[in-house]
Order: sequence, then structure tokens, then C-alpha cells
Amino acid sequence: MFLEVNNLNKKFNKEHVVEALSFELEKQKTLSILGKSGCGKTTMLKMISGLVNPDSGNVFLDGNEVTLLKPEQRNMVYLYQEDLLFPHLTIFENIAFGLRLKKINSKAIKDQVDQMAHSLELHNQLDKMPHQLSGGQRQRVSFGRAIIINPSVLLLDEPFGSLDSGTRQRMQSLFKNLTREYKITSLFITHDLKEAILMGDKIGFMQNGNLHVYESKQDFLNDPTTGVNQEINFWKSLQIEAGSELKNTINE
Ligand SMILES: Nc1ncnc2c1ncn2[C@@H]1O[C@H](COP(=O)(O)OP(=O)(O)OP(=O)(O)O)[C@@H](O)[C@H]1O
Repeated sequence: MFLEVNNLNKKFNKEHVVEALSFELEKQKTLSILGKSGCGKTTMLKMISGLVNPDSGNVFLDGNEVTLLKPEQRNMVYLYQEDLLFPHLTIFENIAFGLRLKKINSKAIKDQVDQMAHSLELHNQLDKMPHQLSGGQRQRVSFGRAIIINPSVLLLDEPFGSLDSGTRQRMQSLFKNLTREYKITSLFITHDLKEAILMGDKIGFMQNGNLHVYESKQDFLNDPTTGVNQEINFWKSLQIEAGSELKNTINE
């Protein structure tokens, strides 16, 4: 398996935030992760990326143990909602940043940034500075900057949480296309049920520091312990209400 997480544990003071957490993920798949606020999702991503050390447990990437490697030695990128761009660099240079660190030649950098900017529909924005872009455009730059260095795993912590619903939908389909084009493996934390279902090849639900990954999306939808049924029933009841209101209007 490409990413293997074995029995991770983390306590902060006396609080057991992540407990006996294990799961696996195939290459080029996206695992959506849902779970209540405070259940340990961010702590889990930070341990996988190396930003927080686990008390015990192991992380394997492509068969190699990375548990105690520094974040920059893992080739993973952790991306969160308000990921900041470099304010003094143009959009081109923000996207190119990781390639410049790798000392790639200028012609190859230009080609790769141009291709990425086209995929992200940012090709007319490359000369601007970050403060001249909208929130959704800035979020796309963050993605471009993360993906262009070809990370082994992309760790996304509610990446679209701050966007309005229209922009969020466009970002979801853009991200879907990017995952295919750039063959991305990712963990995708979200509080939005629909987004989890749309974005994930698989769905995991986190509770009390533990993650359960379902065999199929249907298995997740069938599990009464997640509360997902209540949400679906709520939307269904609205539909029924809207339908009967429509009928009444027609009959009046
Ligand atoms: N550095 C820290 N020191 C002490 N406690 C922490 C630390 N980081 C996280 N916690 C605690 O661990 C628990 C889990 O936090 P975490 O951020 O992982 O949750 P989450 O599931 O990502 O929540 P949310 O959905 O609200 O972002 C919380 O009770 C939090 O207060």
C-alpha cells in the first residue's frame, strides 16, 4: 500500500487526541475524512506530515518508514484553509517557488508554471501580486504551488472552508481534474458531507481520535453511528416540503 499508518497515538497533556489510529491508502486515490470538531483530524494530518511527532505508532510511505523524518524529507505537502502566499512575490514566483528551491533551470520552470497556470485558469494572473487576487484565485495559487513540486501525498485540511458555495463548487471540480492530471494521492479533511462524497475515492469517519475507513461510500452512508442519515433525511424532508408546496401552488 502506498501510505500506511499504523497504530498512531498522541496525547496533549492528559487528553488522548489520537488513539490507535491505523489506515491504508492506495496511490493516486483521495481519502475524504469527516468528523466532529476537535476529534483529532488536524493532529492526525500533522503527524503524517511530520509537523507533530506521535507518542507511538508508525507511518510508511511507499514501503519506507517516515515516522521520524523531518517534514521536508517526506515530500508531503500540508495545505490548510488560510494558506498564505508570499506577499512580496508575483503569482508566477509563488507557483515557481518550490521549483526554484530545487534549482531547476528557468526554461523548465517557465514551462511547468505556464502549464499549471492553465490547468488552474490563472494564466492571465501571473504578473499580479497576491493582494490583487480574489480569495478563490489565491486558493488556486496555493494548490499550484503545492502540486507543482509533485508531492507524494497532499494533506488538505478543509481547503475550501472559507470559500463561498459557487467558488467552492468550481474548486471541487478543478481539484478533481488536477488529481487526475497530476496523479495526486491525498487526504482531504472536510466538514461538508457532499464535498466528502464528491472528492473522495474512499471515505473515513473520525471519532474520539480513531479513524474508520469504509470499504465503499455506500457502507459509509449505511452506517447509523455517523449521523450522516440525519443530514440526508433533513435534505430529503426539505425536498418533500418543497414538492408539496409546489403542488399546493399549482392546485390553488
Ligand atoms: N498543540 C496542542 N496542545 C494541546 N492541545 C491540542 C494541541 N493541538 C490540538 N489540541 C487538542 O486536541 C484536540 C483535537 O484537535 P484537532 O485540531 O486535531 O481537531 P480537529 O478534529 O482537526 O478539529 P476541527 O475540525 O475543529 O479543526 C482538541 O481538543 C485540541 O484542543
